[in-house]
Amino acid sequence: MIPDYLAEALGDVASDTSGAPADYIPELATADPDLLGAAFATVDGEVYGAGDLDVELTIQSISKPFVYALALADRGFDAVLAKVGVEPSGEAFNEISLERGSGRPLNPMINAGAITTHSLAGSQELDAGARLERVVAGLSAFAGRRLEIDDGVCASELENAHRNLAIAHMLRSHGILDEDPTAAVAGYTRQCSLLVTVRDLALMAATLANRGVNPRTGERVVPERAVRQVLSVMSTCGMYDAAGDWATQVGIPAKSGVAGGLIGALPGQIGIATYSPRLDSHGTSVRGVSLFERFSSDMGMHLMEVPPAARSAVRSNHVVGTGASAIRVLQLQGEIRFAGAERVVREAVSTVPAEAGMAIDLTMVHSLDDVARRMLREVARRVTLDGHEVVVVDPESVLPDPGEGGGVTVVDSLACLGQQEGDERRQRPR
Ligand SMILES: NC(=O)CC[C@H](N)C(=O)O
Repeated sequence: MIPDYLAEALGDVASDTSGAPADYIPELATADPDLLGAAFATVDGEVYGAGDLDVELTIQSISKPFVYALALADRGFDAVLAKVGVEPSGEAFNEISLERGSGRPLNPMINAGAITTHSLAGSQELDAGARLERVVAGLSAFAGRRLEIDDGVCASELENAHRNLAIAHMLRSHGILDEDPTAAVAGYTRQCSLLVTVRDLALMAATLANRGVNPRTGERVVPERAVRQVLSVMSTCGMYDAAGDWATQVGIPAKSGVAGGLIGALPGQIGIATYSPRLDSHGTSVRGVSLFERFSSDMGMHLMEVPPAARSAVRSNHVVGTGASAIRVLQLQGEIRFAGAERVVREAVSTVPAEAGMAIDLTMVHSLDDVARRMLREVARRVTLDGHEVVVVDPESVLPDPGEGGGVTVVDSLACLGQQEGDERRQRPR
């Protein structure tokens, strides 16, 4: 079903031959311009694809968000932010521009920032060779297989790297780089020359969507906090001077590369990758952009368009039993975050139960985030303070220690409540 959909989408864009492969890196101009592929990788590691899935292309700028993640993981946020900002530049990827005063590159997605983040990968003592190995090993962990450098593309770019060298020399003059600019550009160019397939790219994106854990290998590649930073920067700066258009039309954090690759990471859902070498004036794959626009609208993937989280949190609010043994049961469901928990607070606290007891049934809740946990504990505390008995039905322990030490009973199932009078509720030590 999904591969059929992907094949159909590829068929629809195949006739668009506008744009041209990058030629400022001569070797890239030799790519077959008709290559076309697309893949989805889910956060549990399933990969669906169609078209040219296993053709290798150089990763180019798609390496930037991943190396930024490695630098954050290896050096910490302060050290990285001191040298590279997070503001969209609204300029081309290879613009020779640095922040006025500090000399910091505006963000890690433009070349100035990416040359700098390359220099920040690994620990500070590493020499250029060991640092490159850290980058190759790190990107390989994102992909779930060992990636190799395309020496031909790398040499071809290095012979023509005047612009990146100019950028690196400027970085050196501002003290942002504290090494030989030529070595930094050489390392960065090798990083850009790593060979990947559309399948690899989808899995790399899925690792970001999966909070930094590769869904296939199970390896935690970078900490969650780094992933949040990377996805934020991708969504504001990933598409350079087309970032605004992309954010409104597609709404998926993304990154393009001049070899024709394009990735998007939809947090918690999937990684998407496409490949088609003809580029538009921003250096982004023409058919890749069309495919992402289509995926986003066909599958409701725009991040600013999400279903209401609160409405479904309370599945039912009803009374079981009669008279003195009547209990109000709040049956909750799904994944509860702030807005859902707020709905629960309103149902539980503002409609103070007339019944002596209240049960909060979490049987159908599969996750509570931190704030939702705190809010539910507060609900239990207040209802207890109001003189009601509170029972939490929580077979999967989604809400550890709901009474924070006292006053709340935890049971495994609602059926246990029936035996309340006999006082045989199963209490589990928590
Ligand atoms: N946008 C890109 O993919 C650019 C990467 C390329 N290696 C460069 O530095 O020019």
